[in-house]
Amino acid sequence: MTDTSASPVTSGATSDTTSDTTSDETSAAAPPAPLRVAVLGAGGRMGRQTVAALDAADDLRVVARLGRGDDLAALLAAVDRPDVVVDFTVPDVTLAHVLTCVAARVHVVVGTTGWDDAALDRVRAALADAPGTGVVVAPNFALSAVLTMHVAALAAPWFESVEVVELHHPDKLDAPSGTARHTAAAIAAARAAAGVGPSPDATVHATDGARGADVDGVRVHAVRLRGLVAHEEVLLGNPGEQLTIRTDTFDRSSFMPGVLLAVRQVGSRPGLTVGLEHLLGLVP
Ligand SMILES: NC(=O)c1ccc[n+]([C@@H]2O[C@H](COP(=O)([O-])OP(=O)(O)OC[C@H]3O[C@@H](n4cnc5c(N)ncnc54)[C@H](O)[C@@H]3O)[C@@H](O)[C@H]2O)c1
Ligand SMILES: O=C(O)C1=N[C@H](C(=O)O)CCC1
Repeated sequence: MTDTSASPVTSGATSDTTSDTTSDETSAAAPPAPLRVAVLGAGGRMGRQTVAALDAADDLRVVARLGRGDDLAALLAAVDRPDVVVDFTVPDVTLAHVLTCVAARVHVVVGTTGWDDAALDRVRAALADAPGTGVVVAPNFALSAVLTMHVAALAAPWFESVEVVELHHPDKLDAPSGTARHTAAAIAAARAAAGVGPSPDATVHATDGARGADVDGVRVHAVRLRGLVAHEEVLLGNPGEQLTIRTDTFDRSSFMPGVLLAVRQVGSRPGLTVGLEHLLGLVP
């Protein structure tokens, strides 16, 4: 895995290199037991990468790798059940996985996309009966993507027009991407808070889909192209000027520091957290 030791994303690691204990005290103290982690969708593109990243971390241990047809409820009922479940599966099943984990009071980190407000509300309702349990749903774990969304929300009230273009590999099941939905929602919230109206658009004749999807009043365009991994552009326009904010994931290793950060933090974040920006301290 890429060495990310200088990255703020990894600063939540449980090892404390700034401790002032003496070397004798350090050698006498037993290291904390590794967090026990189960990965759902372990055979998929993200699941394989996640298992490898967890295996490479001293403070985390993969205790189960589950795929389609494996019994999650049975795993969570076992005495040696995991502390944290990570879900990188498919949009149709991820809500059921999270509800199963919450019912068993096991923390969950979700990277699977396709979430809507109704599904998130069901998780919140389940969590009300499971105090102390944490669920982190992050549409994108890559630092460049999280910062793209954050900067887009900062910039959005200052421009007349804003549209989002997301570009992904053609094996992706959902469109628009979870990242694009989250970006559009953040842009819409920032513009509404600033009293900025919709982007101007005189279109009265359009072929279906030509103007993209309407996500919270923001136009979102989805490209699927062999060779791509995950990319997004936010285009912001004013008379005579344009700001383009772009994130490119060339390799799925880019998601791993964020995944490990969420695995380490989810147990100390009871309730539902949507977006890695909260774990990075970018927003409260
Ligand atoms: N949050 C992020 O940063 C991020 C990054 C990349 C991908 N994703 C999302 O993660 C998800 C997975 O992406 P991928 O590229 O790894 O897909 P993939 O198709 O390679 O992997 C999905 C895996 O889930 C398994 N699966 C399907 N149904 C299952 C079930 N009921 N129980 C257990 N496993 C099951 C499949 O067999 C497969 O191995 C997608 O929703 C994608 O959008 C999120
Ligand atoms: O490869 C995918 O699928 C990705 N999905 C996420 C999304 O929908 O935003 C994140 C980027 C990769």
